[in-house]
Amino acid sequence: VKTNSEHHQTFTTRSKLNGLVKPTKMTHNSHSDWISTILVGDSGVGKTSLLVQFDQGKFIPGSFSATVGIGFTNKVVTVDDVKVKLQIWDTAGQERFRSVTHAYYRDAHALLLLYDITSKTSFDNIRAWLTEVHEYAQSDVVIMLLGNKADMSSDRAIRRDEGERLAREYSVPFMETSAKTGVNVELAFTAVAKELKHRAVQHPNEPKFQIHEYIEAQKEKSGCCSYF
Ligand SMILES: Nc1nc2c(ncn2[C@@H]2O[C@H](COP(=O)(O)OP(=O)(O)OP(=O)(O)O)[C@@H](O)[C@H]2O)c(=O)[nH]1
Repeated sequence: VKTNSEHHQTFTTRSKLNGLVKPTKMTHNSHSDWISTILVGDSGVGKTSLLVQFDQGKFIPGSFSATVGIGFTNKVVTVDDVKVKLQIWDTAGQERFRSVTHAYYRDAHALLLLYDITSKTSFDNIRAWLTEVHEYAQSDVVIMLLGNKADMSSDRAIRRDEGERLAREYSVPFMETSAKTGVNVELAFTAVAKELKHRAVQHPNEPKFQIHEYIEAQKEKSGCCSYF
């Protein structure tokens, strides 16, 4: 799996990314061949930071400015020699933007649901997010649970096994990520891209792609989790 950063195009329209806070109005083109992936979760869990880390390989520390409305970044990920075109939507976590973001759930192929491992509230709210997702998204949407800010181990409020247990309860894959160090960020997006690619081009003789197994194998390979 490799991401194609030479050829990826970025159409980030996010006012947040250049320090301005103003609403952005996007046209959602559901007829394109871009695969729609949405980042959701409470305000401040790190959705924008995760996307910036995946897209640009960097973390912008400093003061937190909440996302207003919704914006997207296009990114081409190459999995098994096939280009998967991910259109990644970054939503505002704040309650007042909820009606804007609901409209985008319907066309989502994948959904990354984030909490912050230092915030019990953000973790407790995952159940409410999942209720919303089940209400507004397609029933076959690929869902992944991410415990972000894994680098902040001294402030940890949620143990890794609590995240794992919640994910098991909802039968969704899980990993801890850090938008700051980059740990597991690429893995999260490439696992989703792989799952979507296998769904789109399933050869009859090919064994079914198992996203859970793939993630566990990759985590072990990278030795990612020993220092969380
Ligand atoms: N240490 C650490 N800080 C992080 C991480 N991810 C995000 N942050 C910080 O947490 C704050 C909130 O991050 P954002 O990416 O803006 O959060 P968001 O989920 O997009 O918030 P909304 O736009 O309001 O929904 C910022 O100050 C980030 O620098 C991480 O993995 N580790």
